[in-house]
Amino acid sequence: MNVAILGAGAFGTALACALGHAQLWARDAEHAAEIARTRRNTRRLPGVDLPETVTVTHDLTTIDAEILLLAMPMQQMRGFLREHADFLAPRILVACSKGVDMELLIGPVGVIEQALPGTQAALLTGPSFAADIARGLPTALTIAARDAELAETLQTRLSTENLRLYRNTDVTGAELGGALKNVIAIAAGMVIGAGLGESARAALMARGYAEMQRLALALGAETETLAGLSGFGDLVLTCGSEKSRNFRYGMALGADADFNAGTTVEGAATARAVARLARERGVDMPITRMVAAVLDGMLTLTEAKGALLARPLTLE
Ligand SMILES: NC(=O)C1=CN([C@@H]2O[C@H](COP(=O)(O)OP(=O)(O)OC[C@H]3O[C@@H](n4cnc5c(N)ncnc54)[C@H](O)[C@@H]3O)[C@@H](O)[C@H]2O)C=CC1
Ligand SMILES: O=C(CO)COP(=O)(O)O
Repeated sequence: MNVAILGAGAFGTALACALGHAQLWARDAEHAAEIARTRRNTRRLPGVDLPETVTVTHDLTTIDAEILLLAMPMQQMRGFLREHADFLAPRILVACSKGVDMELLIGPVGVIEQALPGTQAALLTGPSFAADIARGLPTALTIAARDAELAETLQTRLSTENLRLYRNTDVTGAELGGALKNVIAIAAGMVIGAGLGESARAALMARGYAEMQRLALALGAETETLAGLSGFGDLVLTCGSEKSRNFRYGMALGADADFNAGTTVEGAATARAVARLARERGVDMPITRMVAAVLDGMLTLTEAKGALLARPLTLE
């Protein structure tokens, strides 16, 4: 089965490099032409050459693929699916986004299922920086689909020598792990940026993981999934590295420094969406709530820190 990647950002470009034989679609015609001419995506993934076997296009009608990887920011996905419904619906759609839709309060596979009922949908998620994947460094990811056969088909088709996929049918767990870790990564970045120390970051990661599990359980996910690549694995990567945009964004907020507004920071929208979702479901998620409150200017970082530390002492 042929594969095309829709979305020529950092991650879409990296996946095209890893897969080798693939079509890469960019929504901006000028950007597509630039990548095709230079064989580089300087705007989003500098320093990486595209293999000759990757073709670049801006024209969806030239795409000849049964499997489409959707590699765009989470909040753009609903509109994209609506705009190109006729083209997308008959194919297998693999969401590569991490987040929760701000209006529907569901993850990327849920958004596909709602927009295009009956379409085969899956999620590719887990710990991976685009730059690492593009350079062929060893990476392990989760491919999640409710249909076990589809998960297995995609696992076989999309795994490569250096990109190892594990399959899972717990789509909700995989969606939540990838979305929620970004919120905790912003908080971890704030802690480091504000000089609160690495012990505080470790505490925040562990308590953040506890609230990730609480929400996941309340929404019917399996705790094993949260303990895997898409949850714990990605939490460790994103909270521990300045390569992460979510972590760097948090650091800038913590240090009161500037941050490039054009950067994709999925955890910002997700924090707001999840704070609402948790309230509606009666799930206690104090760190996520504090991140949302700081981002919305309702609390200062110092006030958020004080509120977290002043919570009643409790069992772990
Ligand atoms: N960069 C990374 O290391 C990784 C990113 N991801 C996920 O991949 C998703 C995309 O992130 P990146 O590629 O890094 O972002 P990016 O900021 O590098 O690129 C986003 C791309 O999406 C395109 N886009 C925006 N709105 C669109 C729309 N309405 N229709 C079509 N295309 C649209 C933009 O033109 C841009 O090319 C995010 O959900 C992110 O969490 C997942 C794993 C690793
Ligand atoms: O999802 C990622 C790593 O798995 C990329 O993280 P950032 O979006 O924070 O850069």
